[in-house]
Amino acid sequence: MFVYRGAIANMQSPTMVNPTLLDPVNPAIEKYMRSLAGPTDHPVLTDMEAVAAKNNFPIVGRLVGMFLHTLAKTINAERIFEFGSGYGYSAYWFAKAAGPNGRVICTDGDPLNKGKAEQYLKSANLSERVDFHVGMAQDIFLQTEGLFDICYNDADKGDYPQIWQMAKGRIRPGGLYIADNVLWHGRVAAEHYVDIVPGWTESILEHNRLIFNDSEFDSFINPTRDGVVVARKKTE
Ligand SMILES: C[S@@+](CC[C@H](N)C(=O)[O-])C[C@H]1O[C@@H](n2cnc3c(N)ncnc32)[C@H](O)[C@@H]1O
Repeated sequence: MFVYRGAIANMQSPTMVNPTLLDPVNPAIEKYMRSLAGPTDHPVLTDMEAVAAKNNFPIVGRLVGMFLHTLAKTINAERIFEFGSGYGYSAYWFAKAAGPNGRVICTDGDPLNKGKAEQYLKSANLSERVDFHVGMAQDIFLQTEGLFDICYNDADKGDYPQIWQMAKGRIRPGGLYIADNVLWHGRVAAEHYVDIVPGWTESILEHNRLIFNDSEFDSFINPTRDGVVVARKKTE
């Protein structure tokens, strides 16, 4: 049974600020990048972003969303598995990229998220491209057959090494493993840090080490927002 505490993990209230935490990218630079993103505006996106801000729910946000969309388009991804879909914000970007024949398999442990995601994605005319399953993402993954163009990991951070290990063998050559929050608000590079859930930083560190030491993948971390790792399965 997973315990999701990602919303707390992203909180930066004065009492919780960890003085050693780092913004991976200077906030002024991110603000500039965001100022370029106007053409991607859609009422459904702005609604989802407003709900995330109000409830402190950790969606990937506009810049990472655009990045996911670009990556999926670049490799003509049509079959995508999401570990930890929340209420469908990242799925919006993948579904948009996957095209009318694409399928995004979403998973989340919270049944309320399924209903919300389905409503949002319907309003964006994307619901036909999405299958949303409620339960432990790892279990649903094992029950789902075949290879994927993209496996995307945004689940509880303690699950990261396990999810990488399960997903890497199910990505087609030339396909991508993508995971969010791999810089964990700078904790991965801090000598001293206060973690939100004990062990999550160590788990992310192990996850990142495993990926970069895997000779079957070419990998890179885009430091936007909280760090997104992209690992491409080699074709030869
Ligand atoms: C960071 S949020 C996902 C946000 C989403 N990717 C987005 O950007 O819109 C993580 C979500 O994953 C779910 N979750 C965490 N670990 C999970 C697991 N092992 N299996 C299923 N759901 C999980 C939580 O309920 C939460 O809604």
